[in-house]
Amino acid sequence: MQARIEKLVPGGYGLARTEEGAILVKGALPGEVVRGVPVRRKGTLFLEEVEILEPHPQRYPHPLPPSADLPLAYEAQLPLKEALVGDALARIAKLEASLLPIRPSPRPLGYRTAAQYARYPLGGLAYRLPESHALYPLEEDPLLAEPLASAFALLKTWPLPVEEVALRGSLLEGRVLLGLIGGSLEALKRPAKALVKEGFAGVVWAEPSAKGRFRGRVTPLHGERTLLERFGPLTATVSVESFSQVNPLAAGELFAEAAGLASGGERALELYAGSGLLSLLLAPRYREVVAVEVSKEAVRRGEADRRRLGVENLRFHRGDVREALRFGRFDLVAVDPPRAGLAPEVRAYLLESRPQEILYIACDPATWARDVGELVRGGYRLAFVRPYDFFPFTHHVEVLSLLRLG
Ligand SMILES: C[S@@+](CC[C@H](N)C(=O)[O-])C[C@H]1O[C@@H](n2cnc3c(N)ncnc32)[C@H](O)[C@@H]1O
Repeated sequence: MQARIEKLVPGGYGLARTEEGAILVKGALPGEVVRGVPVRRKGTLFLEEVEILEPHPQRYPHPLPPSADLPLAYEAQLPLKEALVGDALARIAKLEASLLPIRPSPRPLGYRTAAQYARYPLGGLAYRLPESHALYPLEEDPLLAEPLASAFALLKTWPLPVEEVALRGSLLEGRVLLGLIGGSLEALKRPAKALVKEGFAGVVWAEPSAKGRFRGRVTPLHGERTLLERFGPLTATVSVESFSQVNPLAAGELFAEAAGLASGGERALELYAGSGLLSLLLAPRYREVVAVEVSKEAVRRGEADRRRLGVENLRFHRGDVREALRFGRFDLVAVDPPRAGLAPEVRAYLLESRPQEILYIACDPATWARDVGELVRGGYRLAFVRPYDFFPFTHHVEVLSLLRLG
């Protein structure tokens, strides 16, 4: 089958219309003519074994890892990402609000400070393809920031008996933490020591987990557990085993703008807070700030940052966001949920307790638009929307938004 791509749609697919209906083509760019084999999965038509007959004139000509599903000159990526956010708002929330221009990533390549790779059985590192879990060997990863790119080059040649390696680096310190996943803990103690000698700041071990990385307990092997990183106006600790934003330069800009949007007042609540970076920035504007996060490690880091920065009016609550509903009313509630968007109980809590302002940071425009639609129907006004690019060369786009009552 042959088709011309009409537009980019969520998930990093190019959409084409054919006689058999709409078809999705992973990594194909608007305007391109492609040929491949149509395959129907769960009622949706996909084109596979794709050959590009007419490439986009600005298609990126150099090798990228398979996760880079938007291989296009950087300036041409940005309007496509804005359109993903605008489309979600119109199609799902049924809102015609105008967006502020997307804020580009300060670095289009060499921006990632965290990554995870599989060991390739024939040696080297590999990308695990989603769905098939097949391994795609990588010579290098141009999305990695220094010092991670050097760590990648070193690990590629290091014969480690593990299933996966995870990296977390700091631009501020110029150092990298390493997570070894799988293999035998005992057998990895000596290599861990040698890797710290080679320049890694610290090494931890974890058992592999079908659900993703570091779901289980982490065992420190050698060296340090955390590094200090700069996120805009703040410095914060990062570790290899719990979530921190992977593009700290872009995230720092977003957090600074987000805090500037808050009007200030008595009480602020941050749900899905991670280590509470936004809460630390909101603290000077409110008498009391509460940050709720389920990850023990993220709360431990946040508490350490709070003490180090001398912020007295921020309290962490380690637990599920649904427990926060009993904390009462706040002037501002900030949320930054995972891709699934807000838990239904959180949406119900917001509509019932009616904070004056809701700062909503999102990594999935579709679930964000669903939640925003419901909040607007419940009496909120979408006062501010700006897309941010945290992940150049991929379809991912972050959204900073503010909803106000009335
Ligand atoms: C997208 S991250 C945002 C973290 C933080 N705002 C940041 O930028 O570093 C989402 C966070 O929500 C947390 N989380 C997910 N589900 C949760 C739940 N049900 N209750 C509390 N926290 C949750 C995750 O552990 C993760 O730290």
